[in-house]
Parts: sequence; structure tokens; C-alpha cells
Amino acid sequence: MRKPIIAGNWKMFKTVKEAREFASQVKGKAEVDGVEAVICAPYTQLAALVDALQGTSIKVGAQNLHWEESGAYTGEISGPMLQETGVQYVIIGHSERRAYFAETDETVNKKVHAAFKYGLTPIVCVGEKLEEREAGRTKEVCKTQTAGALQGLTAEQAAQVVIAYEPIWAIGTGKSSTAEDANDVISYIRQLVQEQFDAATAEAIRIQYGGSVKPGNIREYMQMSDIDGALVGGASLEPDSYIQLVEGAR
Ligand SMILES: O=C(CO)COP(=O)(O)O
Repeated sequence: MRKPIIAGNWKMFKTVKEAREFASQVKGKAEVDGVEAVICAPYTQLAALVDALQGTSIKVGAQNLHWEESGAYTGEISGPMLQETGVQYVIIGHSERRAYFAETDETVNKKVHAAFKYGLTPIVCVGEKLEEREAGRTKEVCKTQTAGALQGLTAEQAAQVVIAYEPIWAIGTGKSSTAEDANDVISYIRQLVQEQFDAATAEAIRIQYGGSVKPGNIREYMQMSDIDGALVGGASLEPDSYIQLVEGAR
């Protein structure tokens, strides 16, 4: 049985003080049996969040990492640095990073390997642009991105990856994919994992939907056969809304 995972992606929002306040408000509330709750925050907030959420079941994640352990890479953060903060997850290949920071399938793959090297669970984002969807290329794009991201992993590692299917046209737009369409693409991604690895890995890997998920629609997604949770931007920023999302995944 795959455990549903609700991950908030705070993107470039909140100060350390605001992160601590958020943590104190969701403690004991965004903690639901059978649901994994994660908050992926900017680097500056990670240590404070890990500290503030100690003793709770809520886990902390970063939003990126560099693939090298150290080096002359001004402005970057490495796996060992994240590991030291106590975070357990890291988002890799978010469409905003692919669009604005030249992230490619190749760098995504290097980062996925680096995450495993340093004991972090990668949340790998895949998803098509509006023009790709309109051209009927959704599955082709997801196939290239998924195969690229998982290349060279062992089946055991692949089974631990979390994939987030985030159609780019649905991110921050209020235009969410229908639950049926999202489930169709996610089942296809699961089939790709089976082809690349094996049936047991495909059955174990968790695949989230992301793109304008909110308390009002989370349950529709969670009712689908292949959707194992959500990666949520805007609606993860308010404590009440985050708590409702975690409750909605039960
Ligand atoms: O990009 C997203 C999560 O990574 C989705 O963002 P929104 O939930 O704000 O649409």
C-alpha cells in the first residue's frame, strides 16, 4: 500500500520567523495517521523548521540541491549541507527551475543521484507545457522527463522516489487538471516505471499530482486509483489550508 504524501512547496515565500509561526500552528494538526506531510521551504528556513517540527510527524524538504558535494559553485547548496540541516526530502526539476534556471533532464538526473548519495528522498517534477498538451505531446514529454530523471538508479532507489506530475499550465493558474486526466497521465508514468524497472517498483513508487490543488479539490484527486498525494504551492502557505490538505489525503 502506498502512503499518500502531501508536500507543500513554499517556493520563494516566508521568512524564518513566519516559518516558525507556521510550524507552531500546524503542529498536532497536520499530523494524520496514514498520511505523510512534508514542507519544502527555502534554504534559509530549513534548520529552523526542522527544529520547530521536532517530535512531530511533519517532515521538511528543500527545493533544490547541487549535484556536487562541494566546489566553486557560487550560490549553490550541496547534498551534505542539506543532510546536515536534517531535511529528508528535496524537490528536483520543478518546472520553474527548468524554465528559469536552465535545469535539464541531465542535471535533474545528476541531482537525483546526489540526493540518494546523501540520504535525501527526491521529489522529481515532470509535466508538459500548454502548447505541448495542445499538440497531444503530454505523454511523450512525461516519458522523456521520467526516463531521464530515473536513469541509472537501482530498482530499490527508484521505488523510493516521489514523482510529482505537474502540468505547467495548471501551476499557479487556478486551472487544475481534472482528476481523471491527471490519473490517466499518472497511470501512464507508473507504466513507464514498470518498463524501466519492474512491476514491484511501479507498484511502490509514489506519484503525486500538482497544479492548483486546494482544500476544495484535494479529495477528488485522492479518490483516483493512481494519485498518491499532491505537491501544493499557493494553498500550502496558510496553516489552515495546509492542515485541510493533509486531512483531505486521509
Ligand atoms: O508548482 C506547484 C507545486 O510545486 C503548484 O503550485 P500551485 O499549487 O500554486 O498551483
